[in-house]
Formats: sequence, structure tokens, C-alpha cells
Amino acid sequence: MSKVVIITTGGTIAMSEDLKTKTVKPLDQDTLDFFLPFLEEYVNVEMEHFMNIPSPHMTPEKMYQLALHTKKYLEDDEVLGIVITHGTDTLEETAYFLDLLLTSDKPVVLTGAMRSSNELGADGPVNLVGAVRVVADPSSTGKGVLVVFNDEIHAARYVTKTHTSNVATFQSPENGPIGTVTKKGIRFSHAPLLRDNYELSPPNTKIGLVKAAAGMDDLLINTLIEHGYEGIVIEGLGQGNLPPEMLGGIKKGIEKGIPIVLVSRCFNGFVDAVYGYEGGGKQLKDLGLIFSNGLNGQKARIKLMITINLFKKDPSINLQQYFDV
Ligand SMILES: NC(=O)C[C@H](N)C(=O)O
Repeated sequence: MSKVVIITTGGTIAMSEDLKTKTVKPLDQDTLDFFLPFLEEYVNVEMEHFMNIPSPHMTPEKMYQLALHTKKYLEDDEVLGIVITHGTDTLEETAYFLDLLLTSDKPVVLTGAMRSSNELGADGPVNLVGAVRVVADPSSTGKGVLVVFNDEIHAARYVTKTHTSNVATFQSPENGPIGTVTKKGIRFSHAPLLRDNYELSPPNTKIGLVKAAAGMDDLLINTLIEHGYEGIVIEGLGQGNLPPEMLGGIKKGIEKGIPIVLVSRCFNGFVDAVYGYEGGGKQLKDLGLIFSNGLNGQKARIKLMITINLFKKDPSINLQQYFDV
């Protein structure tokens, strides 16, 4: 019989607030079993408790294990698709990781909660029902990995956590949600045009992420290089510019053959070789930085972690091509 598989990984959806200390902590893994009868109203579901971690404890290695596990389920003809419950802090990184590595057209949807299970207005149950309904709906096929929160459907490539506590935290600043969950059904308004896939291989390269700010120097970049980081992502200013004092470390990294990807710290728009002054985008392009096509820093880091494996196999590969997508 066809079914939706729910893989749980932890996060606030599987936590409760201690009413005395007012701190939120993980519950037993099987707490989410409570939802099963509500979900079975829509479709046959199976739940597997894969891990029970707060998402700040998520690592690329754990994402990789999750990808292998998800792939295994997707290959089963009886499985319509997968829901993954996840903490919200790093959810967008796991979603994008899976989007880059899973090739099946079956829907894979990540969801979670901003409010713990015993809080007034807890959003976990409605998000989980929404996610299961999206997976069970045939119109969700072939849209890549999705994120369902607060009745909105977002594409993994574009979605980001925008608010520390609001239940409407997940937004896609560039082009909005791609669909909506309504009482009557699932409605998609558009599908993501850009999607790229890579071979499933372990993400075992250390990639650093540095945010630029007025007056910063190259200390952090030099430190990453000295500590054996093999790739660096820099969140630059505006259209892709940096304080001139950061250039020394960047030149050293490029000379050592370390790929350096430039994104913008603006949450909307693209980096481009527009400015010709010291530290401007034109100079950074000429130095050999890789310009990323609208990804935020944390997602560009995930993409570099995956594509650097291709570069390590064949250093003549120009990584820029993967960041044009
Ligand atoms: N709302 C959440 O899930 C936040 C939590 N700190 C986590 O990411 O695990």
C-alpha cells in the first residue's frame, strides 16, 4: 500500500518547555507518534525516529547519513515521498544539501516548529499535517526538496529562516513561496526553474564562512588558511565588495589554490563585478573569486562542500560553473 514516510531528526517540534525553568528541551523520540492518527486521515504513514538532536547539533556528516537514508526510502515503489522533521536553526542547510544530492522526482518535504509541543499555539502539529499533505499530493512531484511551514510551500534553494521566534519565519526573499496549503488542497503558483544535482559523496572538507563588515581585516581568512580549511565562503558587502584590508588573506588563499566563493550579506540579489575600486567586485573577480548566483552564505558553503569533491578529483575544473546555476 502507498505510504508517506516521516523521518524525525529532532528540533523544537520534538521538544517541550519545562514550566519551572522555562527552558526548552528534547522529549523522548516517540512523542511524535501521537500525531499518527491525525495524519492517517489523509494518507497511510510510517514514522522512523532517525535522530533526536537540536538542529545546531546537525553536521554535514549527519546530513549525508540522512541523505543516504532518504534515498533508500525513495527507491521503494510503495513510498510516495518523505517528510523530514528538523530543528529550524539549520533546516535550510539540510534542505539545500538534500536538494543538491537527491535525484528522485518524489517529493521530500522538511518541516518543524517554532513553538515547543506544550506551548500555547504550538505550530508543530499543523506544520506536520501540511507537510504530509504536500507529499501525498501528486502536484508536488518534480519540484525538488521543499520546506512547508505556516501553510506555505518553499523551494529549498530559496528559503531562509528570517525571524528568531515568529511562526512565519521561513521566507523566500527572492521570489516568495511556490505554493500554499489550504483547507481544500495544495496549490502551487510556480516551480523553481534552477536546479542542479551532484553525486552523493561524503562532505568531508572543512569550509569556512566569513562575514565582511566595515573596517574588517584579513585575520579570520588567514586563520582559516592556517588551520587547513580547504574552501572559504565570504559574505561580502552589497553587490560583492570588500574592505581593502581583507585582500591580503584572499590573495594568499587564491595563491594556495583554495577556492573562495563570494556571496552578498544582503539577503536579496546577486554579486557582480560592478565596482572597479580597491576591494570592489571587479578586482575580486580578476583575483579569481567564485561569484555565487544569489545563494546566501550558509547555502553557498553547503554547495562548495559538495562541489569541492569534483575539484579535488580534477583540479582543472572551474568551480564557477556550479555557482552560475
Ligand atoms: N525552532 C527550532 O527548532 C529551533 C531549535 N533551536 C532547533 O533548531 O533545533
